[in-house]
Amino acid sequence: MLTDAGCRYVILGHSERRADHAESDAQVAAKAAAAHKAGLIAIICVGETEAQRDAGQANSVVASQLKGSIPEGATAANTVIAYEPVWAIGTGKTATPDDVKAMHAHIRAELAGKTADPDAVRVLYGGSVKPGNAAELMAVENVDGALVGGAALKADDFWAIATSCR
Ligand SMILES: O=C[C@H](O)COP(=O)(O)O
Repeated sequence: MLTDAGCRYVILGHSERRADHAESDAQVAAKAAAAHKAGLIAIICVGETEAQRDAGQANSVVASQLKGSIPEGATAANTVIAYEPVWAIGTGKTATPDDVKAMHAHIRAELAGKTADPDAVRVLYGGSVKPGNAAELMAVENVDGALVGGAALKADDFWAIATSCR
């Protein structure tokens, strides 16, 4: 149905699905496999809560989510990863460029063995991306794009983000 409507990408494992609907890593992986089978590109979201970051568990949480959520047969062509720290989504709080750099390097390393071509997988950052921080975040190593929520509701803001990513 989605492909009939012209859809090419689906977002899976968003923190709201994981937190509010108890969606497990295994369910995310099953949905991603179904998306691949239907010819869709799966954007698989991962990210730690504030409590997990404060407890020093951010890397292990994200590694575990990647391990459980990426299905067999994932490639750079059919899978995109979105790192969305839960505490930054819709809150106005944004991870620092240094934090994003460290986490995206961690994700890149963790993709080895989980996808056919880990260095080519696009890894997006999401969480309060705005016109004022987009360029700085998109310049971070291993950041291949943004997953924009609230700012996408304002055409001028979204356009400013899009143009700052070029
Ligand atoms: O669904 C959207 C993303 O989670 C990011 O949302 P945000 O840009 O409003 O923080």
